[in-house]
Amino acid sequence: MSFLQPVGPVIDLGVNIDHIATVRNARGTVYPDPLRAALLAEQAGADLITLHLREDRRHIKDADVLAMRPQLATRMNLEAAVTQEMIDFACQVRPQDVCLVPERREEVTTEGGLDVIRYFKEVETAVKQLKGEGIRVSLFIDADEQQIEAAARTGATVIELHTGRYAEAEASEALHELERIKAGVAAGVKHSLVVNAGHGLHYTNVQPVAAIRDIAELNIGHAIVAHALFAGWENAVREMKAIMVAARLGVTLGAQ
Ligand SMILES: CC(=O)[C@@H](O)[C@H](O)COP(=O)(O)O
Ligand SMILES: NCC(=O)COP(=O)(O)O
Repeated sequence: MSFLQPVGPVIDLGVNIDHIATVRNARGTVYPDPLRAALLAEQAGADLITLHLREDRRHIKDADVLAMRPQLATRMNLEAAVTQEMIDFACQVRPQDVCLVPERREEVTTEGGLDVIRYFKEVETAVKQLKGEGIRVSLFIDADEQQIEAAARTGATVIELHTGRYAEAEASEALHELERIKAGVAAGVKHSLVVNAGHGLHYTNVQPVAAIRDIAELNIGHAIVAHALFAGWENAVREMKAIMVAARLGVTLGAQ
């Protein structure tokens, strides 16, 4: 057997570049350029680029998505709300992946998972339209067995578990939230779904999540952009990927 055999399932890093656009939009300049950030992130080890086209366009703009789609060497994961405007735009762009997320105009950031049970027909219709364009569809949901079961029934093949409650938990609660995520991963696998995770992960709290072997991909943005201010963009991406791979191998690396 070759010593180069992988020691277990790989874990992909999706770098979310929303907040590169936040910095750009702060002054209405053309820099920092989200496209340049995306291409450099790919060279530094990102396995995909994630970007959230919000209805209020507070950071990523339609032009960012259109410019980036043909330039990425890896793959685009476009996050969008379940609205006809966003679904039609996604079908026009045809990214490899679309992740359907909940959205409230007044939210500071995504507050919870998509309520697939409550909005089943709308989600199912959106999934069908996107899959009709050859797009792989992911649903951004809480680690809740009933939501996961409903997600599988919509025809989506991927779920992304919202890790916000884990990321924001007090130390005494973090372990409980991590167990919820583990149970959610197991439920996703039971329903033959690809299971990803994301939101609020950083260089320390990512490690126990990356160690969960059936997680295929982590989408991380804010913490990488924040760390890049001190360590440099490519280093910040490289370090996150290294920490995730090491965690998958059972090795814990230094704190942020
Ligand atoms: C769905 C999710 O958790 C993030 O990808 C989302 O993009 C967060 O929204 P902001 O990037 O606007 O904070
Ligand atoms: N879906 C989660 C994501 O793309 C990035 O979320 P965050 O790391 O910016 O909180």
